[in-house]
Amino acid sequence: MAYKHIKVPANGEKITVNSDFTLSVPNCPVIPFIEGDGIGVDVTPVMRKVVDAAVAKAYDSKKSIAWMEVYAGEKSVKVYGDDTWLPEETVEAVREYGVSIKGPLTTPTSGGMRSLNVALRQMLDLYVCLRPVRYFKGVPSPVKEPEKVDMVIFRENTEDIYAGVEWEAGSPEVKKLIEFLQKEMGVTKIRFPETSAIGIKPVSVEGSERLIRRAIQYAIDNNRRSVTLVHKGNIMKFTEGGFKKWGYELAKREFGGVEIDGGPWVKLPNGIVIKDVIADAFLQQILLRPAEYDVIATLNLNGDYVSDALAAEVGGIGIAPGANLSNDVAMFEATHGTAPKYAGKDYVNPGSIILSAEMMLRHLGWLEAADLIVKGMDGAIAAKTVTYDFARLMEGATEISCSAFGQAMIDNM
Ligand SMILES: NC(=O)C1=CN([C@@H]2O[C@H](COP(=O)(O)OP(=O)(O)OC[C@H]3O[C@@H](n4cnc5c(N)ncnc54)[C@H](OP(=O)(O)O)[C@@H]3O)[C@@H](O)[C@H]2O)C=CC1
Ligand SMILES: O=C(O)CCC(=O)C(=O)O
Ligand SMILES: [Mg+2]
Repeated sequence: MAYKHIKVPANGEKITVNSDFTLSVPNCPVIPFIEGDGIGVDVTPVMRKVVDAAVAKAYDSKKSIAWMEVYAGEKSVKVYGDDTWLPEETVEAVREYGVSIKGPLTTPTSGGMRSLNVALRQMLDLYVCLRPVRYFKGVPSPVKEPEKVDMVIFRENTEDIYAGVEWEAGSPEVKKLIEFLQKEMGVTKIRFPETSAIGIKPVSVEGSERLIRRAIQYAIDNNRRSVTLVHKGNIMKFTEGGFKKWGYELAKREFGGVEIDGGPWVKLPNGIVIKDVIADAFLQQILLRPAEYDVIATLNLNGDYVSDALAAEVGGIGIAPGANLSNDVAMFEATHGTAPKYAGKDYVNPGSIILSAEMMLRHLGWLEAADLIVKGMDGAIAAKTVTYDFARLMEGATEISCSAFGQAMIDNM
């Protein structure tokens, strides 16, 4: 496809996805990146520098990444004009090149504009939001034993109330819908029908199963101990309750699980336990008994809350990485947002997008470069040369800038 504003690097080659979804990765793959709004201008260039250094060192400069900038958010409006927040060619390039990385994008809380982050996940059907949460030695934490937190979150990424099916209070549409619910569906429980906004929560068998299947497969492939289905099925019987029910059924049907003591918990032939917990109880248990949880499979909204809460236990969202995955497209992404008050100040922690890039390197099979990034992070933290978020919680730390932290990582590779 001929692009209008995207410049394809001449030195790079495309990654190909094989029929079994494995990747053929050339020595100089083209990787599209979205810089991101707010602190995207700070963290994304630092991420590129750190990744380039790790790749050059790991492979003696025989491999490199051909970065290709694609646009979304405020920068896209500048480049494309016409109020173009998410150009079609960005979505196309992310699809075509298979593996990409993005900084955070702003979503105004009110007003008509919906999240570009959510839009990208939905348009590309990136149905898994994968967010591993683990402790780096020396990172300041508000809990006593942060090393006990070692969880991998599989958050459903395309359904739930994030589908954006909702109507504003007072609109003719909401009036019509409420009338339909009352007259045709016998609904009597809308407390204030005249002034209610209404949101719809679609949760499907297919959507739940494909997410839970990936979580269970991950647990098997990575020798994990358990998969916990986190839901609020006691209140939302058919949506969140469905997620739980379909999860157990899938574990039995596709993975040979058998019920433990009459269920509902299930054990797989290799000993992995499939269990469930109600979301509010989960949020207190991850503080009190984090070692009991391992791989987590959950719906979209729960997963959003849970990922920030767990990130805080191991040092905050400044270092929490993530990936959005379909079967053939992978878009890596920082967990935090645009933190506008810090934008352009070379101040925040670039760790989240750098560790997202570390996941990306593993996805490419470039394990040596990924290991160097972890080594660099470990070294910079051990030397207590850290950004403000860690420095304010660490005794004897030297506070350094976003770019200096990237350099400290490189120096420690
Ligand atoms: N995937 C995405 O692109 C996401 C986008 N967003 C969007 O971002 C915007 C701002 O959202 P908001 O709710 O303020 O959440 P943010 O994650 O942007 O910021 C909340 C707080 O988290 C801390 N923080 C965030 N990033 C870093 C970092 N790199 N290093 C250190 N600390 C960090 C800061 O804490 P402190 O004040 O204590 O220093 C910051 O004030 C919204 O428009 C939202 O929709 C939000 C989440 C994800
Ligand atoms: O898209 C947004 O603005 C927020 C998304 C978010 O919080 C997340 O994906 O963790
Ligand atoms: Mg979030």
